[in-house]
Amino acid sequence: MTALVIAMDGPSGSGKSSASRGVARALGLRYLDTGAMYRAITWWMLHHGADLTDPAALAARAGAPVLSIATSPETPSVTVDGTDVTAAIRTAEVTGAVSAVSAVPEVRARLVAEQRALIGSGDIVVEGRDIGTVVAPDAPVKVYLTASPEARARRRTAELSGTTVEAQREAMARRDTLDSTRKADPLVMAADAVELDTTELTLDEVIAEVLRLVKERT
Ligand SMILES: Nc1ncnc2c1ncn2[C@@H]1O[C@H](COP(=O)(O)OP(=O)(O)OP(=O)(O)O)[C@@H](O)[C@H]1O
Ligand SMILES: Nc1ccn([C@H]2C[C@H](O)[C@@H](COP(=O)(O)O)O2)c(=O)n1
Repeated sequence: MTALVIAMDGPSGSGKSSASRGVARALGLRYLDTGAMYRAITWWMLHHGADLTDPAALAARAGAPVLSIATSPETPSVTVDGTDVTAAIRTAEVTGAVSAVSAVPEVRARLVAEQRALIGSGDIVVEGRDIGTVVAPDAPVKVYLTASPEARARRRTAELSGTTVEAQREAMARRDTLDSTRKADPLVMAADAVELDTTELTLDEVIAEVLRLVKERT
């Protein structure tokens, strides 16, 4: 199999990371978490005291952070200006701020260019919000993962401590609204993507279904 790009998009908590890593492992492909790149820029903006309510200020600094991201499905990691922020980008503070930073066109232009360079000649599973529509519109396999708000909130609550299903449902709904209503590259299903509702599926069943699609389309 050569030059394969599998685009995995969908709202927060739909299972993109878990399924993408599983598919990449099963097929011996690389794995790119584009959300981690937006989170890393957001971490840097917070760390440098940028005003997140001022898109022009964020745009002016969009090119400053030096990012490096690993594409191994076994040990995904990301550094900014040489600092490993793999864990730090998962805090509630970063999660609450990332939609504002990722709505800035200059931030997106920079990261989309880097994502395309990382994709290179392919053999990679790429997950995010705009992979099938913007980053890799020619990807031969495009999957749009969904799950009910209740299922997504329950799953996320199970992996975090000190939160509730209700709090997670509200936080996810807020982030989904921001991500799908922004002007630049909003979260939307590509016309040629296959929608996969994972509400009633185990992770293994989701991975098996994506592998079936890959076989069918390549
Ligand atoms: N089919 C599934 N059944 C049960 N739990 C699942 C399933 N898919 C994923 N999960 C769990 O749901 C949680 C969220 O999954 P994951 O992080 O992969 O979602 P995501 O779409 O990448 O989220 P985000 O966009 O917020 O990063 C994880 O704890 C994961 O283990
Ligand atoms: N291709 C992408 C990937 C992510 N984002 C933004 C929007 C998300 O809320 C945020 C964090 O992503 P996650 O780690 O939850 O997958 O990053 C985007 O705009 N485009």
